[in-house]
Amino acid sequence: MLKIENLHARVEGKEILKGLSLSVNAGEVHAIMGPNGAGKSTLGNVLSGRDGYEVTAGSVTYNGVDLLALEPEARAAAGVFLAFQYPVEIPGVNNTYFLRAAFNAQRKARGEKEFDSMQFLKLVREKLKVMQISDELLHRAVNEGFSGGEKKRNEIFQMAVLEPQLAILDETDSGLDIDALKHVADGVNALRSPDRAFLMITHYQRLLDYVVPDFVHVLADGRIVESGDKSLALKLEEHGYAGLGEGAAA
Ligand SMILES: Nc1ncnc2c1ncn2[C@@H]1O[C@H](COP(=O)(O)OP(=O)(O)OP(=O)(O)O)[C@@H](O)[C@H]1O
Repeated sequence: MLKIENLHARVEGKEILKGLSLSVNAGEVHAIMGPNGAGKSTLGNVLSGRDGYEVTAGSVTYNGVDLLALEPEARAAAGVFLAFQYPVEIPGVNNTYFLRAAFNAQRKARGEKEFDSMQFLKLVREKLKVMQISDELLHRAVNEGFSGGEKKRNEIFQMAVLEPQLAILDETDSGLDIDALKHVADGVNALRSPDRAFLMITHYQRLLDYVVPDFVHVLADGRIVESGDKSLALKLEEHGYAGLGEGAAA
């Protein structure tokens, strides 16, 4: 589904990604771990097409298409979703209207019929049950005054409604209490399917107890320097990042 080859990217003139390669198949969950400032969020931002990130070399193929050639909206319509590390507040914009606008924009781009408000409300009610989110949050402005944990849950709720093919979760677990972490993990697990893949950026192995990844990668200094299974995350927890990736291929 996703093939990243020798990706180099700059932010504000500084090279952050330095030859990153990664392959993700449909149905897989990949955890991306790594030290602060290594480039994990930069990877998510480059894949979703965020402004200010300049790709200087390498390629990203998504379902056989050059992902980097697509506008951010086209990437979203093609099923790429990024849950932000720091979800933004949009004062004055109702959460449900916002979500419906995003949902319908994607349907329209795919040539599908838009949902009217009744159809959308029905969908939202179904998703609310699965995600265990209070419907009170839906009536408020997007993320405005939400607690840190509520913002993260709202990101997962957006994901549940939009049903992306490639979901990139940037530290969605940070700042969550234990119960919220379980709800978020349940939400992710409910969405796991043979035709959907996840890239989960996280610092904490505890998330991986609940959402068991197929692969764990260490991103350090702009490259994947080590890959393994869940046991790699346990090893990292014990030993930290020191000594990892020595001799890793570019
Ligand atoms: N918009 C920006 N302007 C300037 N520098 C940036 C910008 N975005 C990222 N950087 C820099 O790029 C580097 C990588 O940042 P990035 O957020 O990708 O790291 P990370 O691996 O996600 O770190 P963390 O674990 O701390 O979230 C950092 O040195 C950061 O300061």
